Amino acid sequence: MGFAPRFAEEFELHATPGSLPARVVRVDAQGCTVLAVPNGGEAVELHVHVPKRLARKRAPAVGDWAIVRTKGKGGERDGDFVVRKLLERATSLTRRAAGSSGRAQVLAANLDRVLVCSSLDRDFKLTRLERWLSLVHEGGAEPVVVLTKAGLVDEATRARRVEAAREVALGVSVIAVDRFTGVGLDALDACVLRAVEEDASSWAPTLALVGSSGVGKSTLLNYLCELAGGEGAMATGSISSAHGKGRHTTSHRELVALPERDGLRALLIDTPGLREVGLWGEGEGVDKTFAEIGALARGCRFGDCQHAGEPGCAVRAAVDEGRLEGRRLEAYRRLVDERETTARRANEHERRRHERRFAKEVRRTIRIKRGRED
Ligand SMILES: Nc1nc2c(ncn2[C@@H]2O[C@H](COP(=O)(O)OP(=O)(O)OP(=O)(O)O)[C@@H](O)[C@H]2O)c(=O)[nH]1
Ligand SMILES: [Zn+2]
Repeated sequence: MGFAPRFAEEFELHATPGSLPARVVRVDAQGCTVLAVPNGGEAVELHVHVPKRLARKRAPAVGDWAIVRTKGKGGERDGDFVVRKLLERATSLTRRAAGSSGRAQVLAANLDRVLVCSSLDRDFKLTRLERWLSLVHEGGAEPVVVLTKAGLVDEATRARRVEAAREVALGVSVIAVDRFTGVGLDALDACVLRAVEEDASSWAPTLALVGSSGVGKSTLLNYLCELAGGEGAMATGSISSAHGKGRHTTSHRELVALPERDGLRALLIDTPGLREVGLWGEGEGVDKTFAEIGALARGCRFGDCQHAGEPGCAVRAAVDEGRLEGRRLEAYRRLVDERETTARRANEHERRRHERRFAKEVRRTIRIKRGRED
């Protein structure tokens, strides 16, 4: 289930008799579905309740590790469990909540690798790729670019687009695949196996599929599940609905265990296609994605150069001399702007929340005082 030592250690610190570590595989309005081993045997899915107090502080996301325990005495059946605590996330995939400005939405947690899917046909867009790479780097996971539907474009277009993607995905593997012609499927397979070998020795690595709606995430998930010739994943509902029967549109984020191969297993999270992925966080995500611009910027005259026309700007000079694409600089500046605007709004949101809570506290104190004086 991907129970890496860091989670085991934290679990030990907080475990009480009867509590279990559990991995969140699906989140719904009533709580969430987790994978746990309640009787020391096989892993089973349990639907668990998430107390409001806990959800308000930090809502669980697919991939989270939780400590669950039975509600009352005895029962170890489905529905008897409640989440007591969510463990610290190792990595996450977090975007700005859609339609809102100051809040974050965690799409998935505790990922080792994120397969950023983008189709090679109409959907192909470098700026979207750069945005996703920034998001993945920001959350601390390792991105891999998967260019899908390679069979839908002619050879020359494919070569050109793959090359363009390689140029923007610095230090990141780029693979082109097609589920139906079979192009690149062995490379995809190797990427999953490599994750299993590199990231995990005694626990399974977690991979996630992200990308716009219709790029072929579910198709790839199905392919990886069928690879081992097995029934498919352990998690029941998700995979059976993804199999066969017409078009499956992922409605909620789900984690499934891929069939075991040579005693090794990887976990895969399929996320729904997103129309809008706003940046979140003030970390290294954007800078890591545009590392070459950061390197050039060390040559700028001003330490805080915005590369917007200041004198002595080494980045602009690189654009003028054709060593850096103007499009690339523009994309970088746009994402930096967005990151700053979001951070400002998030602070504002936080400040208002504090004010509201403070005002409430003051009103309560006044009420208590009045009560005493009466
Ligand atoms: N030619 C071709 N078509 C593909 C490939 N992968 C997916 N498709 C088709 O693209 C459509 C969308 O595929 P899905 O796997 O459902 O896409 P998705 O990314 O999971 O979509 P959401 O669930 O909406 O996020 C389906 O009609 C697939 O048959 C591919 O490699 N080649
Ligand atoms: Zn500059």
